[in-house]
Amino acid sequence: MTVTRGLEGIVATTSSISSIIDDTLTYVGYNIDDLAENASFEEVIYLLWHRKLPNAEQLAELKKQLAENASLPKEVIEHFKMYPIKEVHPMAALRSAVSLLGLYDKEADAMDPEANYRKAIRLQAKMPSIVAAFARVRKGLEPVEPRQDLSFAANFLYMLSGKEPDQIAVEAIDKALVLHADHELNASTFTARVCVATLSDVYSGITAAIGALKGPLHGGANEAVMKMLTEIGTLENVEPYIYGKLQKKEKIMGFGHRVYRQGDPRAKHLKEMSKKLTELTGEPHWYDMSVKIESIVTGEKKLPPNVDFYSASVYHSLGIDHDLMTPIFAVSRVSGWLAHILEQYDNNRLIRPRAEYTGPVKQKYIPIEQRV
Ligand SMILES: CC(=O)SCCNC(=O)CCNC(=O)[C@H](O)C(C)(C)COP(=O)(O)OP(=O)(O)OC[C@H]1O[C@@H](n2cnc3c(N)ncnc32)[C@H](O)[C@@H]1OP(=O)(O)O
Ligand SMILES: O=C([O-])CC(=O)C(=O)O
Repeated sequence: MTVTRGLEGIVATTSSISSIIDDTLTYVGYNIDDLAENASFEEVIYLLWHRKLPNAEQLAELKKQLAENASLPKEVIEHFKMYPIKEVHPMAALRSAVSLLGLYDKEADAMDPEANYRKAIRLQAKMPSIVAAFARVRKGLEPVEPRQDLSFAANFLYMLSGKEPDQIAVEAIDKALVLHADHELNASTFTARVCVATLSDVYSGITAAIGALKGPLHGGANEAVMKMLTEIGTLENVEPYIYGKLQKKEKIMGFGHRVYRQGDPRAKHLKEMSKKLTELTGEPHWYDMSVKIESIVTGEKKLPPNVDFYSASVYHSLGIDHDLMTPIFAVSRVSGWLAHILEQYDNNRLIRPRAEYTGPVKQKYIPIEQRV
């Protein structure tokens, strides 16, 4: 048996959703740079689910469906109130809430494509409502009901703060959602596909994917980057801190990637946004510190920043609680997970690799009274 640790370079499926070829990322053949500059997140959802950009009527219909499905069952809010809420990470709350949503969906176990598409709409619509409601309930505030007249990005910010957000914030969140929507067979997407390839249901697939995204080697890295920036604190402290970590062979969060070699094409968009937003908030040091970290890590380790590095200072500048950064990633990535789940159902085969056994062999059973 040949073992490929971490399945590096293994091609485990075909997919027509997104591709990474020679460090270029495309969604259904559209370059991410083009989409980041021009597309709204709702257009991207449609693109990932239908493999074509929507016309005006199709887009309006999708927006309507998302708006109409954004409210949460009251049981989900009541459930939050039963948690030891101050100690619960929002990713754990999101994972539990999505699982709970499945209990209140009469179609949860229906497997026909139409029912699965309806569940995709419901899940996509409710993810931002869950994140926003949890963020408010843990502060002792009542959740804010979604509005039907706002875009997906604006509605999310509105549900978080209870105030209509300004245009700059809406544009920034919308672009961040576009940039995070899908990424080929990353760990959380693979997790979702493995789960539903047993013909388990959509809620199980998304719950599993949220669990995989939560880890700091994957989506959890954005929060870890902000923790690092906060610990560093000043521009002068960047050098001793980063060189110290490198000497101890510790990883610098937000750098490196399993697939990209020259760099993550999403990072430059987030870098530009970080510069603009940190200047606007009068806190340019977050951007300046990030740039200095980038120059040291690329110089010393030849590791470019990934999508999580500059997204940290972007979300911070928008006033977002640091532990909500990964949940926002999930609000976007659920669009990709759902596209992959539907694609998996469409042409399913159980995913079941092998392991090379390295444990003891030919052992003889010893009765318990004779064991030491
Ligand atoms: C949305 C996303 O998921 S993007 C990724 C988000 N994750 C992070 O930012 C966490 C930090 N980065 C990492 O841990 C890794 O680069 C990963 C997880 C992204 C990719 O991991 P892998 O492809 O398995 O690479 P692996 O962890 O084996 O690293 C290869 C080498 O580069 C080094 N390296 C990789 N990333 C980093 C880093 N961020 N800082 C310092 N060194 C690093 C490793 O120490 C290792 O060195 P060695 O060969 O001397 O032991
Ligand atoms: O593809 C990966 O391994 C991780 C990543 O960048 C993503 O999921 O966006």
